[in-house]
Amino acid sequence: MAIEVRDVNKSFGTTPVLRDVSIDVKSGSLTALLGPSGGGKSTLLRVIAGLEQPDTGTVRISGVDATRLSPQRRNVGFVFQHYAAFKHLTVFRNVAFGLEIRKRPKDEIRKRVMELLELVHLEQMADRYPSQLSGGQRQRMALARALAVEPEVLLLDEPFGALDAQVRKELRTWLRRLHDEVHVTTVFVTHDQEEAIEVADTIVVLADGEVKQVGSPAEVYDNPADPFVMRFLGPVTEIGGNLVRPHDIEISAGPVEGGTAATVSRVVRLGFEVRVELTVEGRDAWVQVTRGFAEQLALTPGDVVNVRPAPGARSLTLAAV
Ligand SMILES: Nc1ncnc2c1ncn2[C@@H]1O[C@H](COP(=O)(O)OP(=O)(O)OP(=O)(O)O)[C@@H](O)[C@H]1O
Repeated sequence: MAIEVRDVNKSFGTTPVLRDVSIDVKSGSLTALLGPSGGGKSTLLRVIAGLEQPDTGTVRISGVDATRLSPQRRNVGFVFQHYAAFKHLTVFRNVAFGLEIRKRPKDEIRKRVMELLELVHLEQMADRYPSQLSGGQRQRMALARALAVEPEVLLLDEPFGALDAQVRKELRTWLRRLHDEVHVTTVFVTHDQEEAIEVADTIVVLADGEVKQVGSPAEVYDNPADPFVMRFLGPVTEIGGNLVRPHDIEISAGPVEGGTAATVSRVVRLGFEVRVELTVEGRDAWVQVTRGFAEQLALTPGDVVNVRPAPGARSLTLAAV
């Protein structure tokens, strides 16, 4: 296990921010800390990095109790959202910085920095200054800099948070590939469930300072521990007191076993997908179908249809209020 967090509690003043948090991060894994704003993700990352001290509990890194070690002695690299590059240094020197202060031989530094710049596809940019890079390029430079000192663990706090949607998407794919190449144990913070699902191999869902669930993207999406996790991980709708994924519901024109009558209120075409809004037992719900299916049934507002969970659909029963 690369990182073992045990029973960590942390309060700021009288406000508890982390409550009995325990997580195991496997060596070589790519783990996302996912959750809503204020849930404690950054604080947990900072506790792992050694930038915050837990009130109680322990952090072990590569088997060593790191709880009282300074960040410098933990062999972790980190990148934060508003990454502060050295503006007066070139890209090359920014990446070389950690190696220079460790007084590594010049030849070794040159070789390592050029390898890293190639890895992050910035080899052409070595002599530029940070102000001459795009936001995405700056983030890649930050990652190269964090990797330069060969950390055992890489910690990324919303690494692509400040970038536009398109660049974010490109960098996600790139981070996944980079991780597949270098295998450094990586933990990144995100509040974006799509980002976590696409990039991570393990997701830790954190909310209200508590770990709500840990699992692979498929596990947390398909078998959410509770309605909160189910809602946070993807779209949901409520039918007959059950929380269901809108693509897990079948619509049929005639009566079907286990079906409930529903009235179509609106049909919204979103490219390939169609969102069918309905009223079921007096409550609003929606179902996601393909365009072909919607056309086949010629769904029109006012139609009375039948809905039921598709075979194998996951649902959570909501407690009656
Ligand atoms: N240094 C601090 N002093 C006081 N309160 C803090 C401090 N750092 C964080 N908090 C509070 O702790 C709570 C958790 O913050 P944290 O940044 O860990 O959450 P988060 O899940 O990373 O949220 P976000 O996605 O918004 O960054 C918040 O209520 C925040 O206001």
